[in-house]
Amino acid sequence: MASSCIVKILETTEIKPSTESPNFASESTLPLTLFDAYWFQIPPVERLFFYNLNDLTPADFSSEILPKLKHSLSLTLHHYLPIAGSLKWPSHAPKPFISYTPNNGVSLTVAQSNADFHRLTGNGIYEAVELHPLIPHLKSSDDSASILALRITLFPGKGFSIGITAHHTVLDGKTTTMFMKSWAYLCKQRNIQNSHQLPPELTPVFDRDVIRDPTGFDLDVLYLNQWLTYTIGNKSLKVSTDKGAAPNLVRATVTITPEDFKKMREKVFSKSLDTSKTLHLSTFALTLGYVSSCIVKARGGAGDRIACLAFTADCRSRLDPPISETYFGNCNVVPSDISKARGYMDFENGFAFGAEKVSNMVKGLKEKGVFEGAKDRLTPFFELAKEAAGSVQMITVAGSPRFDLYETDFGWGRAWKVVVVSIDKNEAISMAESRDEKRGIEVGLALKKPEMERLLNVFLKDVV
Ligand SMILES: CC(C)(COP(=O)(O)OP(=O)(O)OC[C@H]1O[C@@H](n2cnc3c(N)ncnc32)[C@H](O)[C@@H]1OP(=O)(O)O)[C@@H](O)C(=O)NCCC(=O)NCCSC(=O)CC(=O)O
Repeated sequence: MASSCIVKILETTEIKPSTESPNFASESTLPLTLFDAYWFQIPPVERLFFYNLNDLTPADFSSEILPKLKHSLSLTLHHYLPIAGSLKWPSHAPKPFISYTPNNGVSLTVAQSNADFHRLTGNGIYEAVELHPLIPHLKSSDDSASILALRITLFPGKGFSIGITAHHTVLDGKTTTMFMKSWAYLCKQRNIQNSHQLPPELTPVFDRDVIRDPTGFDLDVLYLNQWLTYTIGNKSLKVSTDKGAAPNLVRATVTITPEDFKKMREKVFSKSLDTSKTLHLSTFALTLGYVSSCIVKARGGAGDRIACLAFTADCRSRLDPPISETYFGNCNVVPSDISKARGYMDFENGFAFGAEKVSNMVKGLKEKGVFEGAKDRLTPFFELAKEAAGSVQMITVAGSPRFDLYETDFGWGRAWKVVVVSIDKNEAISMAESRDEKRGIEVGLALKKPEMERLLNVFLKDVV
């Protein structure tokens, strides 16, 4: 494994929203909703988009690519003004809020790397920390945290990457990826000087009044208080630089094809623990059920540890009434299930066990609504955090196979590889549409090396 790679910072700058609009506000704030407050103190999401441009020279990069990316970023920020601002929690304020002014900008670093572009963008194993120099960091202090940071890295003769770090208390995956697509859209316009408008599907909606709390529990305050109880009163907005488990992990990508899904469905039906139920066997449910059983099996052990399975569900279309698909901010809930690991480890039934768990959780959202049990949604995570090391295996999902990330084309072709770097902090997995397989799903993994090798050795062999 090459760990002698050098990343040289070429430029550190701040990109401000373009001021070419009569509607440019002087200074504004946005409150956090209950959905935002849920994510308070959750580490930022780090994602990398790689673009493959053979023969890309430093001269072409700095004279053509970089100016276009910077200019279109400024135009994009004009549509997403809060992103250039920060999350604030002054001592006199009861709750944190988003603040932005015309003078705010997003931090952008430009770098050059001699790392092996093709290895880092391949599906095979490499060390998780190798991606870290390509990711920017949010600026933060006790009472303020930036919302987004960007790093563009040139790989001479290979291409470039765009690293994006997003504050989860402000942006969910839907909003972050919509921002990236908006930036790509404006960058790709041929006559960039004249193309400032975004199509409706990329135009963010900032109206906070659409988010209502039907529970009577004031969930925004409740979640913040639960966080403060958990962190023993830590109101600080300082973003942790803890790399979590990453230094001991390797990464790899696995892909599940439509043909695999067909066989997986048949297998779950034949093994289903309760065939009388109508299972929700979407490609998402099959993927998460299957990969969960693989990860738990790969860790091995006796099976009496706790396995906590959790994923994020987008609530924009699930609220009553539904809200705009382009609503800006968090709008999601996290269903979770706590079981003994042995359920997933059973050689014959582990996969069906996992798929049924996911199926039940997705169906639960439909049958019971997204606010069922809302006041206790954070509690299991805080309780599990108190358990002894090694006695809990968490399986959570970043990203979604609905984000169409590979179509994020800035004008130099679709993305060559997209990875969620931050899955390496807590052994989460990531999901995206497959780059190569139409209607396939690719899963990003970050595991200890022996576990990764065990998993890759058997992956899909038991269903195909
Ligand atoms: C809860 C879910 C995961 C469950 O997904 P499922 O696919 O099992 O179930 P479903 O009812 O949504 O969909 C059933 C079938 O209809 C298809 N389908 C439904 N709606 C669709 C849409 N809008 N676009 C494309 N396909 C759609 C599904 O692909 C699936 O078919 P088929 O079986 O053929 O596929 C999902 O509904 C959801 O909310 N996804 C978004 C999750 C999300 O936002 N994650 C990001 C978290 S933030 C984060 O992690 C940070 C970050 O990313 O930055």
